[in-house]
Amino acid sequence: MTQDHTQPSGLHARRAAVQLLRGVLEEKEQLSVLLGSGVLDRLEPADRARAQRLATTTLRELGRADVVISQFVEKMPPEVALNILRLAVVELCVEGEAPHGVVDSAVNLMKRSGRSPRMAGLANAVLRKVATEGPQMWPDIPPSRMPKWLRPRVVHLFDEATAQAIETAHLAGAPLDITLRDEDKAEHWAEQLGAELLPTGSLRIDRSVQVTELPGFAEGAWWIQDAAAAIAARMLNAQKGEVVLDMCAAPGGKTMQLAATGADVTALDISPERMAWVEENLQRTGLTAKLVIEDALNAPDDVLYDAILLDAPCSATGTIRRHPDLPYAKDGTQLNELFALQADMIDTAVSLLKPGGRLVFCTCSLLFDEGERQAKTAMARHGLTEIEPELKGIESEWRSRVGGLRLSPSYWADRGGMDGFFMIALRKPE
Ligand SMILES: C[S@@+](CC[C@H](N)C(=O)[O-])C[C@H]1O[C@@H](n2cnc3c(N)ncnc32)[C@H](O)[C@@H]1O
Repeated sequence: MTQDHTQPSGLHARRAAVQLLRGVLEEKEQLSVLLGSGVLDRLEPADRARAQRLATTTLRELGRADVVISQFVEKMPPEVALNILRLAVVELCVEGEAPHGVVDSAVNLMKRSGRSPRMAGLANAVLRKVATEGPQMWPDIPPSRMPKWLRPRVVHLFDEATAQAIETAHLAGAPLDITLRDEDKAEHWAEQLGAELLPTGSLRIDRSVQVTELPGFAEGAWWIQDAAAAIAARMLNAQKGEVVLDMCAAPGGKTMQLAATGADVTALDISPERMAWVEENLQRTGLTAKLVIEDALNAPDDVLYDAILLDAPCSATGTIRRHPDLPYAKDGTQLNELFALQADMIDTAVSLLKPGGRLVFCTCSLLFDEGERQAKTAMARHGLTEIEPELKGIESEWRSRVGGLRLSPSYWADRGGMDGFFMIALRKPE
């Protein structure tokens, strides 16, 4: 079915954005799942992109939008109406859209949402005030707070000031980071791509680009990978000819880093769909790895490895800058299951290592239970000792008190931040 061109301009995209907001905020679905289920497929490409951008920005700015709305209503309206208002407030205060189009669309969406006519009147009255007063108020409103299931854990791991700095980082979003197949050519590619060469060896592009059009993409000279994520594979220090397992590999950023060292890499992941991305990535970059689709807990044990990278499934709370839906789509109820799975995966990984073999355990999480605690208890269970490989660009503040690195989205604040991670390199006893 194609789009109805008799609709006022922008209405399709706004309606779809509200639908995405409802999916995340009311149905607790992740944006990636909603987008994958084809909710935007009926839209023209430009409207699809606009709907996705509006929903993402509104989720990122939700806390501030609610503060503004609360100034102009006696009582917050029901969720369906509130989401229409939130979107409109973000368009007025962040996107700088012309008020008449935003207000008309919001009133129109209220009428179509089946809410009482009172809500359309409310939208009209509130948004006219927001259009004149909101943009001035906006910069002084603090960023959205992390939700109750997450914030106290982050304060416990760091402190209140860092939790606030992390919230500021969440608001800023994430630049585009690149890992090179050949890191010796970093200066050449930084120049070609107009990118900043980061102290750890990744490249950073802080402007809007069409990734597939950039130099070096087609020939597979690099891939997209957050700068913090890229440190974990460097920590494993894989050597040419070593037998290496990437235990939760998809979509393959770390597999490619390991394969680029000349190691003999096996990439394992439970998901056939996600493993297809690993295959595609390896093909584009001309790198090789043996692919195994299997539960890590049932990984074949006919080979023992020199080194294993375990980038375990986790809450992904370190990636909220990129996934502002995550605090709302998750509620912390699945955490205990994840903690148990991570511990079981570490035990399996240790059993697959040669004596003296190396394990890097990492999670893109802001939770002690998914990082420091897993490392500490695994070291005690298996007699593992920490290895401290030489790494470029590591700052002393990043070192965790239990060993390894504790990376926070608030680090490198002046150059665009990084994903939150815990990572540690460990050695199995001889
Ligand atoms: C954090 S992601 C890995 C990212 C990847 N290492 C990279 O750098 O591109 C975690 C992965 O674990 C996989 N996974 C989840 N449960 C698993 C299991 N029981 N066995 C193997 N893989 C699993 C997921 O499919 C997902 O691809």
